[in-house]
Amino acid sequence: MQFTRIQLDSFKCFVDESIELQAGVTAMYGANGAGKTSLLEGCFFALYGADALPSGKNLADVIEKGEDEAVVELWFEHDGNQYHVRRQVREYETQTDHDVTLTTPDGPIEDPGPVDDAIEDLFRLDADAFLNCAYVRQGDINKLITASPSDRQDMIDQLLQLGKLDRYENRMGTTRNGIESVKDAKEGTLEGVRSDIDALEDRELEQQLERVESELDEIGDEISTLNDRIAPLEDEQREANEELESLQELESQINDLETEHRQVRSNLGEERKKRVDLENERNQYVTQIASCESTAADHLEETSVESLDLDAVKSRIEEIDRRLDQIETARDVADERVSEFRDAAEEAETTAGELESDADDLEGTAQERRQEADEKESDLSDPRGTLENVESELGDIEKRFAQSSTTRDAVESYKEEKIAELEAIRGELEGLRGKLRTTRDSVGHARLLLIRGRCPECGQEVEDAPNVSSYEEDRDKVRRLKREIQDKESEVAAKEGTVEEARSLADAAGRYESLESRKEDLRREIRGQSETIEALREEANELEEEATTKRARAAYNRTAIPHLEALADRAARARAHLTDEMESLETEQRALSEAQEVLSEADQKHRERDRIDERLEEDVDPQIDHWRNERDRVESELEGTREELDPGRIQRLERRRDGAAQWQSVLEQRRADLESRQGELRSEKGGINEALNELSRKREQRDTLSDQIDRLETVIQQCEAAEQMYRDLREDLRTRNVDELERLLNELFDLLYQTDSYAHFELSDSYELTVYEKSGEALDPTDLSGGERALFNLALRCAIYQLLTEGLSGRAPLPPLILDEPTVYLDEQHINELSGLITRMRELGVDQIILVSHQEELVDAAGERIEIRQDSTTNRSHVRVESRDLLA
Ligand SMILES: Nc1ncnc2c1ncn2[C@@H]1O[C@H](COP(=O)(O)OP(=O)(O)OP(=O)(O)O)[C@@H](O)[C@H]1O
Ligand SMILES: [Zn+2]
Repeated sequence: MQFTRIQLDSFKCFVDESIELQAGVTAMYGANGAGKTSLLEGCFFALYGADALPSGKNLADVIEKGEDEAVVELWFEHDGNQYHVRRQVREYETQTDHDVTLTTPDGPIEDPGPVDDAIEDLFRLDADAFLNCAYVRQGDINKLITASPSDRQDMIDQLLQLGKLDRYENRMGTTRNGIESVKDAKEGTLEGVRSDIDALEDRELEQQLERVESELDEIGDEISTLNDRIAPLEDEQREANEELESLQELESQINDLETEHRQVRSNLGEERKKRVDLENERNQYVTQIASCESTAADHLEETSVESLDLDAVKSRIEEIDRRLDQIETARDVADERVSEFRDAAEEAETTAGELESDADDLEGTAQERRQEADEKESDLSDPRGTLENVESELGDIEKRFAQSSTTRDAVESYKEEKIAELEAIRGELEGLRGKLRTTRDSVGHARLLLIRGRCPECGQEVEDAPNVSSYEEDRDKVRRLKREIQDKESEVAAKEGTVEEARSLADAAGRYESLESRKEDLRREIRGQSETIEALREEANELEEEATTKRARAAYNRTAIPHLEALADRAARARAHLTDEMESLETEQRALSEAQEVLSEADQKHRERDRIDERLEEDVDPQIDHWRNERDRVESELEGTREELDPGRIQRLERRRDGAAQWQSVLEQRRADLESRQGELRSEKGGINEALNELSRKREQRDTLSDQIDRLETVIQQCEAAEQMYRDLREDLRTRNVDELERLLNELFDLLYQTDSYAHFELSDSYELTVYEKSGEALDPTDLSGGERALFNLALRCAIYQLLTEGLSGRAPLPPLILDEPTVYLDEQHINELSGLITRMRELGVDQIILVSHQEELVDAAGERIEIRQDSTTNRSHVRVESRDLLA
């Protein structure tokens, strides 16, 4: 058997590590606190869960600090099969969950209970046994030696499966004890049943039953005789009672009638009294009516109503109301008219005054307007003079133009034309003067030449003077030109006079224009002023007309005033008449109201009187008749009933009935006594029958119990035999194991410890260990040195392993041997010997040995080395695997 791989997630100091594990020897090394022990604990925890925890630790402690879930997975191989166990621990606020799955070739197994059982079966070891045999925890090396012999016996027995026999024996013993206590209980019950049976038999139940039954027969006979005698007595009493009842009925009838008689008479009296009261009341009303009517007649005397008729009075009152309304309206109208006429007269007066003063104002204004017009008229004489001057100057200018050869409109172009003509003539004059100068020059030159004899043309000496003829021609020309110039100069003078005239005409045309507009202005001004004067005069006329109208209206108003005053007086007189009529009507109406009041009262009383009459006729008198008849009827009935009732007969009947009753009660008393005795006897008989049944039940129970006790006894004997068998078998096996173990132990110790002074070990039947020195002295193993103890312990485990391999029943599994720092107490030499022991274990067939050590020799010798290191910053551990093969 070997572990092949372990995976740790958030388990203690491991965050997430997966380690492949090989067969052979694996050494783990690393600094203190690196996590070596934790790794081994991981393997152990994967297998045994909660049972693997040291005492005082709980599931949550395996979870990496700061996490809430840890998962450990272990893969292992056994008998050529692969197994995988996965444990998961999760911490919640208040609880810790634990899940586990074991995967086997036969399928998965879930949940801690079933998985733990399966692991125990596979390894044939529970957690304790695993610790005692396969896993030597740090510091646990001496466990087997320091244990007490009986503990050691238990440990070893368990390892060698002897514990099972012990358990079977105990189980059998428990069973036997149980059966024995059942048997004891049954025996106790049986004893009780037996004594009950004895007591019941002592009571002679059959004889008692016979006696009770004969007495019951006698009593039954006597009771039936009594019943025969009681029946006729009951009949007699019933008959008497019936008759008495009918007589009592009569008596009560008489009582009822007497009561009724009294009641009827009292009712009659009441009705009669009612009648008297009503008549009194009626008389009062009659008197009151008469008095009311006489008062009304007095009031009516002052009015126009003649009868004592309420309706006539009412209608006259209404008539007066209507007339008063009319008068009221008429008086208001009259009032209105009086004040209207008076107001009108006053108004006429005022209006007349106002009109007259208005007329005065208007006449004054008219006067003012006329003055204003006259002033404006005299102002007009200046502009009129100016206008005349302007008009005569205009006439002069028109005359000038009429005599000229142009018009006022054409004068400007006429002037321009004349100036142009003058310029042209002047030009011609200049031309003539130029020609004259030229001609004179050539004449002068020719004369010089002629004087010098030279040709005036070419300057050459002239003989025959070819050009002398042109000289003459030019002298003619000068004379002609002089004449022409003179003519032209006189023409220019004439033209200059014409131009002067044209210019003066043009100026006159300008002046005419401005005079024309001046004339228009003056005319407009004179026309405007004249219109104003006209308007003022017209206004004065109108004002005077209006004043005249106003004066006429004032006069009219003044004549209306006396008429209006007369009308007002007439209206005032009409109103006074209306007031008189109103007052007399009001007096009459007051008298009528008084009369109406007393007449209504009289009417009311009439109705009261009629009501009383009605009551008497319809209610009281018929009642009186009724009660009188009732009284007569009751009296005659009473007389009849009294005759019917006979007092002697009642007494006789009562005596007969009481006698029968007395005799009946005597007989019934006797019967009751008998019946109570009968009851007693019946219950006594019931009791006896019950006891007889009980007796037969108890006898059956007694038989069943003794049968059961016999059978239990047999079973107890079988149990004892089985217990003995297990005991013998265990002793036998232990003796054989102890001998074998002792032999193996000595053999191994010799191998490990040859050089020392110890002779051999002795292992007693009760697993007491003794060490013998060579000198023959005996020693307790606890007296050995620390190193010696460690080696001895390993030797003992080794021996047990060997015994297991040799096997008692087939091939036992050899779990990996796990040693956590086994070298603590060993010196150099003994460490070598430990190596030898390890080699031997391998030879024995232990597939896998995992050890933790700081010892280089041991680590170097291992086939597989695992370094465990702690990360100093996170405090978490990491694993590094080196194979010796790789190192080599
Ligand atoms: N639940 C946990 N979470 C985190 N760290 C833990 C937890 N439990 C223990 N540790 C830490 O794990 C570390 C390893 O302890 P372990 O006993 O495995 O070391 P070791 O290598 O066997 O040391 P030594 O050589 O001294 O025996 C310790 O430092 C411890 O504080
Ligand atoms: Zn450790």
